[in-house]
Amino acid sequence: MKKTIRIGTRDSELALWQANTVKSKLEALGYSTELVPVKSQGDLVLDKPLYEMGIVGIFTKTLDIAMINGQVDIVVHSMKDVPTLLPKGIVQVAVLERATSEDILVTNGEINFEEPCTIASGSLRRKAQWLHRYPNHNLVDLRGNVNTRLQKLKDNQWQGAIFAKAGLERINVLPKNYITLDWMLPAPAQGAMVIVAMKNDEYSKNAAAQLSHKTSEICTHVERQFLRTLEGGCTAPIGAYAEIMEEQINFKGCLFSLDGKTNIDIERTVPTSEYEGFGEKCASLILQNGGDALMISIKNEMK
Ligand SMILES: NCc1[nH]cc(CCC(=O)O)c1CC(=O)O
Repeated sequence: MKKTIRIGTRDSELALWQANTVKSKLEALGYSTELVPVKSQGDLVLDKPLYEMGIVGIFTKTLDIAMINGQVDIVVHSMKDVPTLLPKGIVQVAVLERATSEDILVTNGEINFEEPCTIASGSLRRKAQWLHRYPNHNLVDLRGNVNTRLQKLKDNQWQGAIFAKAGLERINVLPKNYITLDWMLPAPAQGAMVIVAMKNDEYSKNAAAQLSHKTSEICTHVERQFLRTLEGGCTAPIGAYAEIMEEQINFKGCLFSLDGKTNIDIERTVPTSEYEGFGEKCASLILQNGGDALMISIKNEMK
């Protein structure tokens, strides 16, 4: 008998779009599927910055538990929200073809960046990079799903708020008034969707593996290995982007202090065949180059 693959998803519009995309792709391959929406803690608590809640994987944890409990067979995540170490028994099965990884500033009218501006973001990485470039600007916290954040931007006197372009495009709410932040390094795996399953569930793994996009898988692997090596379980302002061109993999990574004043950058290229261990190598170079001390001071500031 044909098994129905139950797809676990958060119930935000973006998460549902992503889960539905996987659903259609699996059905096109002849599989029977069903969506199972699950509320996540990250969506329920909206008044605290994420890093204050002290948990990594706040968006993914509830879904992982639902899968471990046997309520769903696979889960679709925004890959950048997934902790670099997966819970025991859960494995990464496929990275779908990545969309744009760019960050954008959605603006509230004309901006003069030379003037003091108020910019909204809930992300340490975005705040630090912004303050590095515009030290006289004021950064305010912004939380919530994409629609909530867009509404808050309209309701406030801020000059703009920072978003992942892919998220706005997916649910068709990319406004006309935005600026692409081509100087900002994205979060590791930004713009990519990942499917996870239970290690022993051969049927679901075999189905989902067919949606894998090799180039996206390699690039996100390098970025996440860089993140894992640097952070050691602590959240910090870390950006990373890997790209494959002409059988070479080009990597850019950065680590910033929380106030954006100090930063360590790296850029390296190797043949794509040498991608394994490349992310770790780039992180080690950052650590040796002052990153070790910077990570310690970030950890102390976050306490
Ligand atoms: N942290 C929330 C989150 N997780 C994934 C996306 C967008 C889609 C993606 O980057 O894959 C967003 C919204 C944002 O950062 O603006």
